[in-house]
Amino acid sequence: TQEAATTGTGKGSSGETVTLQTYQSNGTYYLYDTSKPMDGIIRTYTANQGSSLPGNYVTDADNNFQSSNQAAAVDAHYFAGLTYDYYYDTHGRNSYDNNGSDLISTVHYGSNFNNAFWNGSQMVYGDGDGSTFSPLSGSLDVVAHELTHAVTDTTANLVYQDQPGALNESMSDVFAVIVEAENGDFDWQLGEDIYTPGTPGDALRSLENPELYDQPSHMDDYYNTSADNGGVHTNSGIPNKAFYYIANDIGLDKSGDIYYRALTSYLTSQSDFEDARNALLQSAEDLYGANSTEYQAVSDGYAAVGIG
Ligand SMILES: O=C(NO)[C@]12CC[C@H](CC1)C2
Ligand SMILES: [Ca+2]
Ligand SMILES: [Zn+2]
Repeated sequence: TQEAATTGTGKGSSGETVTLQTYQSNGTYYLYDTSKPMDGIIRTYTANQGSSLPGNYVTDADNNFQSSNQAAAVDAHYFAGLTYDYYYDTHGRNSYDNNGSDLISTVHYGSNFNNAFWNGSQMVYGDGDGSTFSPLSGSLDVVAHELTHAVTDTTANLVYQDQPGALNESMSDVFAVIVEAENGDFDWQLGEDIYTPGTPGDALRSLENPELYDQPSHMDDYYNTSADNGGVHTNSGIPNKAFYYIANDIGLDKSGDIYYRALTSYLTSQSDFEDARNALLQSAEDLYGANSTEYQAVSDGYAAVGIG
């Protein structure tokens, strides 16, 4: 059979045309990227509104993925590549497990499904119902959020419950902000590109002002609940706000290095917010010294949210 790695184009949900790393086999083009240094590949599928995974490869006849029903797949494929690049170029991490495993994404999962998730092996994106969400792969911060769950699961493996769970969520929001900023799209919001398409300017969460979307930003307002695994998507506002203070103090790059070191070298499955403060302080000391402004920024940021 005749086959080769190819470079194509595609139109994502934003309407912009992007360059895609594709693969051609017997005259059909696949969303199958073999261009990364990892021995794995980036491959994107569609569940065709079903729920079996990974589903079918997304293909095209002329290597120009321009049709509207391909937009969600174009976004998932392209944004997965950007997120891979961030972890490899910035931290030398080869895929989510630092072992070059494939990045597998499936779009068009379920019917009007208002969610996205990492299922332990791959990323899965719903189409949204068109009111609460548009197709959920349409936002780089959401793709980076999901892939960071995979990084967390293969490192600290923070239990998805109560404070460790809120920390798990916060780590995904932290790197979502950083990956967007690295790609020239900096903001403190999560999901602004896919949340409530009919309401411009809002988002799912704000790290600058968690209260905007009913999240606390201080330990005094920690939300005790049994819902949502102990409020992991609510209480993440507290470590998120601490990151906002720290990054405003020392910048996103240094913050990203401190957070990556804490996530991969010090945090463990039961780490709580106090443990996160200590892990981040230790990481800042390792990288910049105990008397550094970076160390002080971590201490101040956590103190400002009532921790430490
Ligand atoms: O925070 C999340 N998952 O833990 C979300 C929920 C809606 C967006 C896609 C996945 C963000
Ligand atoms: Ca954002
Ligand atoms: Zn999450």
